Amino acid sequence: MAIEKASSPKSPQPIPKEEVTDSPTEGHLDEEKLKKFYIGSIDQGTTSTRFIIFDGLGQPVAQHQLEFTQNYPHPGWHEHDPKEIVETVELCIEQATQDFLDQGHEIEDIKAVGITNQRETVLVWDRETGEPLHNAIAWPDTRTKGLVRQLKEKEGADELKNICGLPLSTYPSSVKLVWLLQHDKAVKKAYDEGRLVFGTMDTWLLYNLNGGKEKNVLVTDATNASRTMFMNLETTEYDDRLLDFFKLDRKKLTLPKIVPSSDAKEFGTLAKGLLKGIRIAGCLGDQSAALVGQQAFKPGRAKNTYGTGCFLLYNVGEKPVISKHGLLATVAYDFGGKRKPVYALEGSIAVAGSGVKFLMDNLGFISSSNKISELASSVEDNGGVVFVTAFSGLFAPYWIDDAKGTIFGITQYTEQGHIARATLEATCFQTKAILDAMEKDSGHKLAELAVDGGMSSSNLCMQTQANIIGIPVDRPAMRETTALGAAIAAGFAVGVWKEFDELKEINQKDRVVFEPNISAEASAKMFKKWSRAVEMCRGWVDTDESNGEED
Ligand SMILES: Nc1ncnc2c1ncn2[C@@H]1O[C@H](COP(=O)(O)OP(=O)(O)O)[C@@H](O)[C@H]1O
Ligand SMILES: O=P(O)(O)OC[C@H](O)CO
Repeated sequence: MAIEKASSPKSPQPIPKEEVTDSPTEGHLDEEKLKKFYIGSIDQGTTSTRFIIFDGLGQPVAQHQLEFTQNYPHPGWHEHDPKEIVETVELCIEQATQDFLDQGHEIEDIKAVGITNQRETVLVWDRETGEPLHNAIAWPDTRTKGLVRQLKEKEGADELKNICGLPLSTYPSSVKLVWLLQHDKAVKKAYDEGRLVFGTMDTWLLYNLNGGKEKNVLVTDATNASRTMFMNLETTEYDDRLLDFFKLDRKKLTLPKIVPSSDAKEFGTLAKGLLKGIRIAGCLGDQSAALVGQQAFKPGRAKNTYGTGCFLLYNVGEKPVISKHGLLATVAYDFGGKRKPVYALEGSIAVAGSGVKFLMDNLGFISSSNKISELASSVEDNGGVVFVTAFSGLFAPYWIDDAKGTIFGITQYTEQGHIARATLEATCFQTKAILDAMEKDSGHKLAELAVDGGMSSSNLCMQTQANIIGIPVDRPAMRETTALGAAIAAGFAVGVWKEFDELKEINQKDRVVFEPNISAEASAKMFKKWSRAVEMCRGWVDTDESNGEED
């Protein structure tokens, strides 16, 4: 993919350091002033990259989005080309910024850029050359199934969750890195020679956007680091007990420095293009960014983002809560300075929009994702079909590694519409199971669920969700909450806002609330059938994709 080298006469100078302090703005900025502040946001998701420029009122004024290649080299494997992803980011920045300029704005009005990204995805590169040593192993990849089984037998395995908040599964970064060290000679050699850099997508992007090995910016924020299994949740620092468990030697492996999610210095500046010299001042894993974008700043607030996967985060405040019911404990956000890190309980669903994409790309049911509601509405109900979309095993709260996608209840009566409906319902049922677990862990019942992400555009899906969980589902008109969250983190670092209260009007207009419209009995009956289907999709005997041997 070619990228135009954009050396514009309008290229800005870096923001002078003295303008950037912990509390640079005195008092509340009025609406007119806020309209003139702009913040760029890079949203590097699992299937697409986008760059959105927001004004100080949280309205997008310019944006560009590009899909990139999904590589599935073997069943259960899922990879991305690290360089292609950087190219999409650079291209999106150039296109959206050009549009911004064409609207008559000045680059100097862009105060900072934030980054948000798919989490857990593992990248490895050579610190001497800056070149990737392997494709990125994407978060839904299940090649580590066999390895996870072995690690679970190891002494200390049960303790990991209490330190880092995550249970052993194919999902976090740790097992993907260990797999690479065991299976890729170049990666192992670089490690033995002390040249190996490990990073999640944020670190890879920050490294490259800052200019690569010359600047050698190697940082991650606490939300991304909390998905690796290498970070102690309480201290937000690497923990040797975790690294020792995975037999990782810090003398041989370069790990990025962990910093707060909102920071005007650590993330560096953009090294080229129209935004050359602009400060990167915010960085959050995408689900954390969505929580910030939805302004779920108070304990007890939650959001559910229906993107490629679906992730429900519930703010638990300044102390992590280790789940006893199949959820993850994670850093929700860390705005640094005098603010303490805030934690969340998380329910992660591996397949949401990717189920819709599967019906489109693999089964040819629809020509574009937004046609799914029409197809699902062509029938009155699911016709007895339940689809457990366990393409990556089943994540929260079940954690069934050996589950496979399974469709139950097919008869001669079954039409495409029934399967389409069952696909949307699968995410809604899993969300219900997560909410039940969250209620047990937190002792608190959610009053309503804030939603966003691509699949939340489906009214049918959101109505179904309200019916299945029995509480209202509240959807904003502007659904780029993930990108907005990263912009907010960056904006705080450079003083566009300084108190969360100043954000409270953002994205509140024209929200749609879906009220439950079926009886609790009808809803419970549907969920019971789903729970049976989950039990029945366990224990698939398969070849172990990591080494081709029988399980
Ligand atoms: N109208 C729609 N109805 C249902 N699913 C949709 C719709 N629009 C997009 N999607 C799904 O949403 C996903 C993209 O959402 P997005 O939030 O952009 O995800 P990501 O950040 O993971 O790339 C795709 O998997 C797509 O299939
Ligand atoms: O690409 P998304 O939006 O489904 O998010 C991916 C998550 O960060 C994976 O943990």
